[in-house]
Amino acid sequence: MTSITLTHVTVDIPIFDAGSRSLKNNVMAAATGGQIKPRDGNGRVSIRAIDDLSLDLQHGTKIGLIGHNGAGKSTILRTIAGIYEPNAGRVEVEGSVAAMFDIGFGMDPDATGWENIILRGMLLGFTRRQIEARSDDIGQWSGLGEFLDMPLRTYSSGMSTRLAFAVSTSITPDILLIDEGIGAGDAAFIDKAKARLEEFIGNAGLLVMASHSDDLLRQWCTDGLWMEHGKVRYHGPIEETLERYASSRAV
Ligand SMILES: Nc1ncnc2c1ncn2[C@@H]1O[C@H](COP(=O)(O)OP(=O)(O)OP(=O)(O)O)[C@@H](O)[C@H]1O
Repeated sequence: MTSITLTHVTVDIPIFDAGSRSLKNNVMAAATGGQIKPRDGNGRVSIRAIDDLSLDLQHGTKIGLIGHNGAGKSTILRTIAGIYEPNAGRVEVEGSVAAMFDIGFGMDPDATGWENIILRGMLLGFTRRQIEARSDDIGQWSGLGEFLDMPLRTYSSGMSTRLAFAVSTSITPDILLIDEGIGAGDAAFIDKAKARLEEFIGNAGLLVMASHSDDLLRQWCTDGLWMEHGKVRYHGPIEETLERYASSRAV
């Protein structure tokens, strides 16, 4: 059964180049961002991007991550995807995962669109033969035409998003993780992506999506998780979560 369980998860991101003058030596109260931790015994500074988060998401959940810049939304997605290791706590993910972010991940700027379809597909767990069998469909769906023969470095960010999206949704995974980078596409692509996502969400078990767009969150999510400085402020139905978040900003 598809599920995501986070148990007392904490993620600290070390800042290797924090100069002594650029960051205070104590915890700062910032309006945005995670919590800046005091220097440790080795003089290192880190940011606590997620602070003791427990979350149990079961098959059928469509949850939107809400919160100010630096609240920890993307870090949650990356932690679920296995890109970040938690410093403490446990992350358990049951089911195959497609991550719709870190668009450059698994892509080679000097390789063509076609070659990148294979690379990213293999990173998502396809064998070369499986991904080759689908690459025509993926290429066609991306709408990139002759650009597929060009190196990725010649693409705009919206074009790269199209390609990554086309490959990622071709696998019909159980769990879909979306960061709002999807907004990098143009309007026609967003409509096409929505249609594909709706079909995909119908088949997939679980959606976790970070966005600053209330409309997008209302459209796709049933639940909301409001994060603040790496901690949960509220977890509940999407409408209620959006309302609480909006009224906190109005004060
Ligand atoms: N690569 C990194 N290096 C240093 N700090 C980072 C890095 N990535 C994230 N952080 C810090 O971790 C905290 C959480 O960031 P995260 O990207 O998860 O926030 P977010 O809620 O997705 O923000 P936004 O809405 O601006 O995208 C922030 O304080 C940020 O400064």
